[in-house]
Amino acid sequence: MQTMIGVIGGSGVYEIAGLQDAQWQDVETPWGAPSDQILTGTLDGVKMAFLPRHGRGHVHSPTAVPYRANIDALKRLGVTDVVAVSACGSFREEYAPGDFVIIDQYIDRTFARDKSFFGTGCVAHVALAHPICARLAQHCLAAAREIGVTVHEGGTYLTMEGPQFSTLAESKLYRDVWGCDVIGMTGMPEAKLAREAELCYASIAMVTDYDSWHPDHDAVDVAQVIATAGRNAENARALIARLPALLGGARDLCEKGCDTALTGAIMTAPAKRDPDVLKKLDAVAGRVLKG
Ligand SMILES: CSC[C@H]1O[C@H](OP(=O)(O)O)[C@H](O)[C@@H]1O
Ligand SMILES: Nc1ncnc2[nH]cnc12
Repeated sequence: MQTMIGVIGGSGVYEIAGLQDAQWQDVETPWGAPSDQILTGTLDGVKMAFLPRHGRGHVHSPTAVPYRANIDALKRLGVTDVVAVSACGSFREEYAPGDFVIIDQYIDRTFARDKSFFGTGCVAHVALAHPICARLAQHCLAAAREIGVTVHEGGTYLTMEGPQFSTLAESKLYRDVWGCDVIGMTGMPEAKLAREAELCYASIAMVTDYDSWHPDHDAVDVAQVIATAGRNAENARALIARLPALLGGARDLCEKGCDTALTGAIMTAPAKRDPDVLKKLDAVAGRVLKG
């Protein structure tokens, strides 16, 4: 099986450089258009696809990002491993602005997004106890260490709906009661959808601020986030450039089971499945639906 790395760039990361045969291309999906064209090419002999989550020029709000189309489009292009890059606020003193956090867990507080490819006509339930691919996360950690950025292994990412930042009471709840480490607005449902699409998924959260809880820091504002995200973007691009060499061009099925997440997950009896729904699932669930 050939590795193809898909990178989803967050706030501040709208392009990557250095791809051979680089080409921005339109990808159509049954879930609508992705956030933008997708930049494809090759780096160190490994195929890559880059998609800016909010679109070039940051046109989609966290709620309006077409998460299903984005994941479907990457799957359709042949991506095997998705590395998501996200700006985030920090709930921990030692996770300082400029630091990277390799996420391992999520709490999903979003409520206004389509969160599944499945539903009436084809119902499926995938496992999500470990939403991050631990194998891919280890490669991201190694890449971060190679470029010398301060990186923290593991962290729980609270996904809020936004677009407003949190109140002080919310910030304290997530930090002091729920024990979250970082906060952002996009990690979910992206990670859920990647699992449904049988894609390995890892997330690099780049700290831009201390959200609202920190007594020694002003409440977060967007100018501060943008300024720090811009500085983090250079490190993100350097990290991404290390990934092809670390992952390699050929790969076996993921030992963590990401590539086979849909095995046994579809509940709807074959005779009761809606052909129109199945058609939309051609890329995401083609492996199990082809029979
Ligand atoms: C620009 S401030 C808030 C915005 O930044 C983060 O986006 P992303 O995760 O795509 O880097 C955060 O989640 C919000 O969407
Ligand atoms: N404090 C914060 N809350 C939510 N999303 C963010 N993105 C960057 N900083 C954030």
